[in-house]
Amino acid sequence: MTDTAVRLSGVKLKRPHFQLGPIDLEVPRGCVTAIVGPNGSGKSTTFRMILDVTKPDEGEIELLGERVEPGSSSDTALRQRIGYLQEESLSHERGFRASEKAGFVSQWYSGWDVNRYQELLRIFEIDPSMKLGKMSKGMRRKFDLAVVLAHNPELLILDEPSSGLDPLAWKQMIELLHRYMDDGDRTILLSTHIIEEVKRLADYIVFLVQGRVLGVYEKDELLSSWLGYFFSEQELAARADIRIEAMPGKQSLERMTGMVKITTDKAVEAEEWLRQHGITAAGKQALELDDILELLVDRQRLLTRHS
Ligand SMILES: Nc1ncnc2c1ncn2[C@@H]1O[C@H](COP(=O)(O)OP(=O)(O)OP(=O)(O)O)[C@@H](O)[C@H]1O
Repeated sequence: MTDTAVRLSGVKLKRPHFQLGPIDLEVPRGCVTAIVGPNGSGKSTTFRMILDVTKPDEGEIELLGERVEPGSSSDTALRQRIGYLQEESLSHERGFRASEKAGFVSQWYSGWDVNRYQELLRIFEIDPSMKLGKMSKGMRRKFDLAVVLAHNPELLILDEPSSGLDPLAWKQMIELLHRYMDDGDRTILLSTHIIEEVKRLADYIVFLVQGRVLGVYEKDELLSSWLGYFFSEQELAARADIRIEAMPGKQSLERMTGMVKITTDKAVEAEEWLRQHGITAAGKQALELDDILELLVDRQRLLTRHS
C-alpha cells in the first residue's frame, strides 16, 4: 500500500478562459489535506479530474494506488472506496425523497452502514421523508454529507463541505470529520474558503492560485514560519550599514508611521539574521492563513504579469 492517497503528475487542462496546471501533487494517506485558493482558481476542476468527471488534457492521476484511466468512472471497485461531495447538489435528484436517494446509494456501496446513516440523520435533524428539492441549501448539504459518510469510504473528497451550513451544523460536521479520521487509515481531501475549518481540520494545506499549486505545507510548520516583524524607522535609519530588505524570506515590506513591517516566510533564518546583525524588532506578529494566502496570491499575480 502506498503512502499517497491521490497523486497528480503533470496534470494540465486548457479551456478558452482558464488554464490549469501543470499540477504535481501528492495527497498523503491518513491525513487531512485542505486545498485553499481564491474563487476560480481551479479547486473544483481539480476534484472533477481526480474523480474522472473531467478529462485532463495531459498528465496522470493515481487514486488509492491505482491509476485513473480516462473513462474509468465505471471502475466500481475503486469508486466503492471513495466518497465525493460535489460543490453543487445534483439538481436532477430534486424529485426524490431523502429515503429514496439513500435507498439507491445503499445498494451501490457494499460498505453502507444503515445504523451510521440513521445516526447521521438524527445528528443533522434530517427528515428522510422530505423531498430533496424541498430542502433548504443547508439541509441538503447535511443530507449529502450524511450519505457520503454512511458508506465508510477510505478517501473522502469534499468540495466546500460547509457551504450553506449554519454554525451548529458546521460544528457537528467538524466533529464528524474528526471522528471519521479517528477510525483507521482514512484520508480527507477538501476545499474550503473557511480559514477556521482549515485550522481545525487540516494537517496539510495546498495553495492553488490561478490554476497553479503555489505550495504544499504542513499546517503547523507553515503557521510558525510566516511572521511579521515591526521595526522602528529611527532604529533602521541609525543602521545605514544594514539593508533590512535583505532579511531572509522577505515577502512584503510596508511603511507605517514611524514603523516598517516586514513579513517573512522563513522565521527561523530571519531570527538568526537579525541576531547576527544586532537588530532588535520592536514587535512580532504571527500571520493568519488568510494573510499568507493574500501574500501568495499577490506574488503569483506579479509573476504572471511579468511572464
Ligand atoms: N462549467 C464550466 N464551464 C466553463 N468554465 C468553467 C466551468 N466551471 C468552471 N469554469 C471555469 O474554470 C475555472 C476554475 O473554476 P473552478 O470552479 O474549478 O474554481 P474553484 O477554485 O473551485 O472556484 P470557487 O472557489 O469559486 O468554487 C474558472 O475560470 C471558471 O470560470
